[in-house]
Amino acid sequence: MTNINPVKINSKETAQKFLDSFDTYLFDCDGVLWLGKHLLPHVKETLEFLTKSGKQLIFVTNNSTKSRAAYCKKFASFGIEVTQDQIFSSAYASAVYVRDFLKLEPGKDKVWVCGEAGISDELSLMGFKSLGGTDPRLDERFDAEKSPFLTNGLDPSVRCVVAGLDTKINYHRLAISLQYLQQPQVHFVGTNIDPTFPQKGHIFPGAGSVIASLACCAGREPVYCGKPNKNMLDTIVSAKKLDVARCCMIGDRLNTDVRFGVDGGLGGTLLVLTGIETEDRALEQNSDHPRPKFYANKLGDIYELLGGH
Ligand SMILES: O=C(O)[C@H](O)[C@H](O)COP(=O)(O)O
Ligand SMILES: [Mg+2]
Repeated sequence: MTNINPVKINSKETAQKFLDSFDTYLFDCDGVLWLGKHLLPHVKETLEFLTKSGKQLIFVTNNSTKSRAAYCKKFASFGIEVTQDQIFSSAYASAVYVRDFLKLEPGKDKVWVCGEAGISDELSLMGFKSLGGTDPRLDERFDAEKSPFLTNGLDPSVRCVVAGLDTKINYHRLAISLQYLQQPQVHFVGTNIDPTFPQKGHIFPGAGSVIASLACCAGREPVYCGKPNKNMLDTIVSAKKLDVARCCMIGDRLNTDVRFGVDGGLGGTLLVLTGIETEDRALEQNSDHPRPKFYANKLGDIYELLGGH
């Protein structure tokens, strides 16, 4: 844990020091760039300013509800051009884990998904068939005598359950996911630990809370693949051939984003206060999370302080 007090970016000098310290910025999304459908102030201008300043931009989200391709569309809806190879998500990290660490066989081994399309889409890109997820039959009120997932029997090809944020979570989804998790040979993967999910004016339950309910009834813990898991950062560093000393992770949550950057040995971290954390939390010395090197009220302050309008 660093004893150096976090530096607030609230002047032209601190903003310039921040800009000069790094070549690559890894951006968290929820709570940093946007809150749901609402783009935060001067985000587009800041990203454009950093690009014009010769910086590399990478986006690293724990939100597994969308695939990287779907995130490109979300960026485009805000008039921000981002290519798929700039985006890394917890859904993608989980699919990589299923393929490369669990070494499941595409076309043979199937995955039960308790989560949204982002997970099944990324698994599908790797050749894995997934069951559950957004299947509309799971929206039906659960009846053990009538659920097609029980009356037709469990699928013996399922070798893994991947669970993530699911805004349509219900007893039906939990009940069938549990049937698969009661089989010890079925692996349990969680996309991310985030207990809450920041939206405009509200904090809602996050993936971590959905996954925790499954872990509780199954009596077993998943392997988590999103931030702050170092495998996720290693995938990004090797894919983009990064010099970690010249990289900065920009996030809104201390125990995922800031820990991801600090544990990953990045040159620095910036905590913005538009999502989960407060200024007091940014400054407190607490063993359950590292402190950021920098912090700011919002990402757009960088643009506003360095000559933006
Ligand atoms: O509940 C979740 O999955 C997270 O709160 C949310 O999606 C985090 O996304 P991020 O801030 O990493 O973009
Ligand atoms: Mg966030």
